[in-house]
Amino acid sequence: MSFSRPLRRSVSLSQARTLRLVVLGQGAVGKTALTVRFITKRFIGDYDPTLEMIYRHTAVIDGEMVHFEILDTAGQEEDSLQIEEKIKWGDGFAVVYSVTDRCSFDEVMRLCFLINHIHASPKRSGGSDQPPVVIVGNKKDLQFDRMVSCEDGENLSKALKHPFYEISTRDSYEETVVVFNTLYNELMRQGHFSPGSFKRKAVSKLMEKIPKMHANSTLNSGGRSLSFNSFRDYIPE
Ligand SMILES: Nc1nc2c(ncn2[C@@H]2O[C@H](COP(=O)(O)OP(=O)(O)OP(=O)(O)O)[C@@H](O)[C@H]2O)c(=O)[nH]1
Repeated sequence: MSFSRPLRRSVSLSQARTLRLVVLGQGAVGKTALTVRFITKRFIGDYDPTLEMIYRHTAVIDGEMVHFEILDTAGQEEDSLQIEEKIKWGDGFAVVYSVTDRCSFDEVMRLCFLINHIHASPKRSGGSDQPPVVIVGNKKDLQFDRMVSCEDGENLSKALKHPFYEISTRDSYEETVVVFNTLYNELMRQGHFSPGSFKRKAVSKLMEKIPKMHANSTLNSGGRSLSFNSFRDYIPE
């Protein structure tokens, strides 16, 4: 009698990649909910207004081990220098608005221009001088409170040439995965992980300015673990 062995996909540990993603958008659009949903699969209804936080999460995508470092920004930015630092830190960006909040939609264009302005570089590989950005219209489950149509989102996406997803973080874990996987795929396409790329140099310069303090915590959630730092206390590895 022969037993067939289950097929196992090999996971490449040696080539583990680290992606630095930044979640931007106005207050209360669901940035923390989106990030935590992606990492823990759970929708947690209420959070304190975000203190900026870096969440670490490891996932296997297409057989590749991928380390995510996700900076969940505070909705209320204190000044433009601070937001600039965070944008410089990131490899890819999710710019989130709520379909129930017109102001948050209007803010998307400003943030996208800021990202492109800060990251525009002729040295960027993959034939693109723009970092990956995904526009996310969150809270689509709140149909009766909707102030931004899906068409508005699609038109903005066409104008800015960034992918767009309308999602409900509350109702769908899968929709949150699509957001982060899109950023991963686009960074892969751009060949953005080569050693010594312009990005890493820019980041190390930036990090010199940030005070070196340890502030690590670990949150266990649904059998998974994630660690997080305050952006201010971030220490490059
Ligand atoms: N109905 C619904 N509520 C959501 C959804 N996503 C987030 N929320 C709620 O929206 C509120 C704000 O969510 P947060 O994740 O704290 O928003 P944030 O953008 O991180 O807010 P700041 O920390 O102030 O920047 C919370 O009450 C969430 O439960 C969603 O998809 N549907």
